[in-house]
Amino acid sequence: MSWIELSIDTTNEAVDWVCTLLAKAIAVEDMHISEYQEESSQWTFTIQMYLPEDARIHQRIDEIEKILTPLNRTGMTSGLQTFILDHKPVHIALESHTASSLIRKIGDRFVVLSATSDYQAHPQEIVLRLQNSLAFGSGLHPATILSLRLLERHVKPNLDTLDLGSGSGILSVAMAKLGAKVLAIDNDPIAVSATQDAVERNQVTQQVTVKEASLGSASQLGHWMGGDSIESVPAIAAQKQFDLIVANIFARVHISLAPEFYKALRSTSTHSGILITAGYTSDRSENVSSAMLEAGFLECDRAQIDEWIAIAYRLG
Ligand SMILES: C[S@@+](CC[C@H](N)C(=O)[O-])C[C@H]1O[C@@H](n2cnc3c(N)ncnc32)[C@H](O)[C@@H]1O
Repeated sequence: MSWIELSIDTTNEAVDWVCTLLAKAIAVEDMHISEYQEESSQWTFTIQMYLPEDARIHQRIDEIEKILTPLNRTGMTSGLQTFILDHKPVHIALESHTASSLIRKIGDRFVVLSATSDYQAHPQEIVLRLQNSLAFGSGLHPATILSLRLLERHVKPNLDTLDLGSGSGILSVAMAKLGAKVLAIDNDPIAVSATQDAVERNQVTQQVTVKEASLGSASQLGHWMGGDSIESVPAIAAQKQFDLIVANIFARVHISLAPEFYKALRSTSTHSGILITAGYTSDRSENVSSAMLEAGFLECDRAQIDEWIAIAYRLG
């Protein structure tokens, strides 16, 4: 049987979006991501997808094209290229990033590694080992990097924390390795299994509980990329349950959840309840901040990379 290879180029910033969107149409074992070798190129990654040339091939290519069109229109990917192959290449696996993409240092202490990379960590470093998956959170996106930077500053041992929208599990593992207890929730089953894998791989199962769920009214929002694949998930109705919440999620979700975030957090004599918000650009920060101030929060920290921003608030 012949195989079809579909290929697109994309950027550091967009690669997580592209993989998350493609999860609707393709299995992880049928994709291959490699890092671009030419430094002058506007693209950082090439994503190749392999499909058998069977009766459904045209329908599947149309579906993938439809998924990628908005990203292509906004300049986040190249156009889709199609090649016909005699056989499926044997090397394909998301795991085969080139050496330079295997080690990402973030903040002062975090080092993000792929499942198989060999790295001798310094005693002060905190290793986060992730299997590549189709869940968002490889550690390449600025919103994830900003979340990690703020977590490094605010997570203390033994805090009770919530990771809302855990994706790959990267932030949950980071909080656990900083000594916190974590409830990791996501409404996408692909993300839930990626988080569970990350928690086991990093040996933090004692500290992290993973659930297909959401916080309060966000349990009714459906899949963040649209479509009807998720209707609703169980809601966590938290009352003064957490010392810290992190959510790398769209601005509109932060805005609608502001009062529920406030209710879910608690302050103690030694720690003021903290909410870390990320997943939006600075043009939305005023809207997010007004909703948070109205709910009773006070801003206590922020970090920015280009137009991406993350803001930490504490209970007022
Ligand atoms: C931008 S990703 C963040 C992933 C990871 N925490 C990181 O920082 O890289 C957002 C995640 O939130 C999840 N999500 C979106 N809307 C949600 C909702 N209403 N309830 C629960 N999870 C949601 C998505 O499935 C996705 O895994």
